[in-house]
Amino acid sequence: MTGQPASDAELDEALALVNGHRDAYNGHDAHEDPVHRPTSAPAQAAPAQTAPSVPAAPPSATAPPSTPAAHDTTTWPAARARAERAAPEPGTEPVDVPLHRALGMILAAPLTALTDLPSFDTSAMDGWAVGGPGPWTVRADGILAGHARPDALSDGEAVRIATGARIPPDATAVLRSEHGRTDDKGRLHALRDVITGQDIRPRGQECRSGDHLLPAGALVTPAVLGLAAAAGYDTLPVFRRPCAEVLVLGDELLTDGLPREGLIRDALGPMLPPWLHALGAEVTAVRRLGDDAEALHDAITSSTTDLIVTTGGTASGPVDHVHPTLRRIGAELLVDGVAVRPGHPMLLARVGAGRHLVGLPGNPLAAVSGLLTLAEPLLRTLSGRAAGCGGPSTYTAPLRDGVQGHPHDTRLVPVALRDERAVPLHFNGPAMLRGIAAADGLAVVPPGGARAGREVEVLDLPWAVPEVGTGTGVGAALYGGPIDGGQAEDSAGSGAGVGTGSGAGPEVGAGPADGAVVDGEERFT
Ligand SMILES: Nc1nc2c(c(=O)[nH]1)N[C@H]1C(S)=C(S)[C@@H](COP(=O)(O)OP(=O)(O)OC[C@H]3O[C@@H](n4cnc5c(N)ncnc54)[C@H](O)[C@@H]3O)O[C@H]1N2
Ligand code: MOO
Repeated sequence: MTGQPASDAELDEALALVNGHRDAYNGHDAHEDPVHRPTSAPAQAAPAQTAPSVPAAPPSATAPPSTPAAHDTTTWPAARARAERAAPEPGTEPVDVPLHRALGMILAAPLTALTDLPSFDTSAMDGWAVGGPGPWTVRADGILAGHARPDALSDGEAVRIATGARIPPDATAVLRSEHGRTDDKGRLHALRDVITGQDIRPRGQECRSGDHLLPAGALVTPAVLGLAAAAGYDTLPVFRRPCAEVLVLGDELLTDGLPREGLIRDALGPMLPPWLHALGAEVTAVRRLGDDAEALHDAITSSTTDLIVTTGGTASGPVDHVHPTLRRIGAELLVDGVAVRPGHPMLLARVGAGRHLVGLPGNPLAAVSGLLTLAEPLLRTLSGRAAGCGGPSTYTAPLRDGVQGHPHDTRLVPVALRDERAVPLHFNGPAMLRGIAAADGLAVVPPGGARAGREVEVLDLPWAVPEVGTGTGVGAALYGGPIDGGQAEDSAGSGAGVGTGSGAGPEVGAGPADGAVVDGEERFT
């Protein structure tokens, strides 16, 4: 066994792929990819051919104070809050579905135990149920799991018993088979001290009938299905997943083969449906509409889904049809541009009663930014997750390296978690997916930037298992205070929680606000 676990080695390899190749990185437009050198020390002299073209961040002493968002865009936290409140409540009425259909849905009511668990005193081991102190005479018949209630034991009597079988009335302990021996007269002797109650799981040890096991809003996972079955459920009250449709815009997109003649592969059509599914939606269709204003109009007006997600066409180019189409149908723009890089042209609109549209910018990482800024909070409410433990999927972690900030806007930067620190990844330009594909989360870098060591909020990727615990959980009962194992045979581990939330305020200078905005936009868009 080496000192480094396999997962670390794998992460090293992944990090080398996204952070190790400075040449490859510099081969891209360096304006798109701010450099993540530690900002507490002066920028290191780099070989001329690899020197970044981005000027070093000025020290924090010269950083602007907390600055308002440039333009008339919504700040990033305000945009998320607005998206979360855009729908007042889950989009659907609760329905009862059989257990086998409830996976991935959201509990519409607390999961309450319908029975004590265990529902009878149970043997935790194969061996003998014994009455009083030994030695014991052993009954001819044994007790197996699933058998009817056995006869009571008297003192000095024992009966063979299997794990999971009912404990006979008046039994005082269970003696494991490896801890007892029968003599030539058939009498049972204990090979070690017998403690009253040992290896008996008393009725109600895990819960009493009526106990709350999980709150409304919990995601039905495989483990929840098992718990619900054990607790007596045949069906579960759940919210159905909100329906979503993805409209991919752009004449330049190919669905297969290599990019050619100015055409590129559609990266969002394959990426968004599973991502939306992980955020709680049921994606019913992905439609590729090209740059056709009429097709977009018809698709939006004929859609019946709770959520429409468009990709591309959010800016003001000649074939950017999203804004004109929303104006044409009289949609209510709830968020029109967000002070976040990448992704600032993202938008959220109400296109009908209880029906919303999230417009994602076409640049792929900008689309991810829009997805997590607007679609995630909206879907959290629509799916019913907001009611329970499905709060924002964020945690905080200290940055391993400083991250240069935008003067006015929040930055979302792909990070990998290593040794409980967030390692900013390169290849984080708006058009790049290489960084996010190797990431565990997106760090929320406040306007002005963040020094190495600063604790920043990290947006969870729905499939990533963070090294540090999330700050949200199903309740203190599960990991608050010392664990009482109950019996020596029942060991339990505790979950660790770290705080949620983020600080604010510039720490790494982003350059003078005046005149630097254009430069900032160059660098961060
Ligand atoms: N004059 C300005 N131009 C732009 C601004 C600006 O502020 N002023 N913002 C830039 C930023 S930032 C972004 S982001 C984009 C947003 O553009 P759109 O949402 O209109 O997207 P498109 O123009 O359609 O595409 C942008 C880019 O992304 C590529 N793309 C589009 N869809 C896909 C896809 N499904 N898979 C892969 N790549 C895709 C597309 O080919 C373009 O390269 O506007 C900037 N312009
Ligand atoms: O969405 Mo843009 O590419 O904001 O950076």
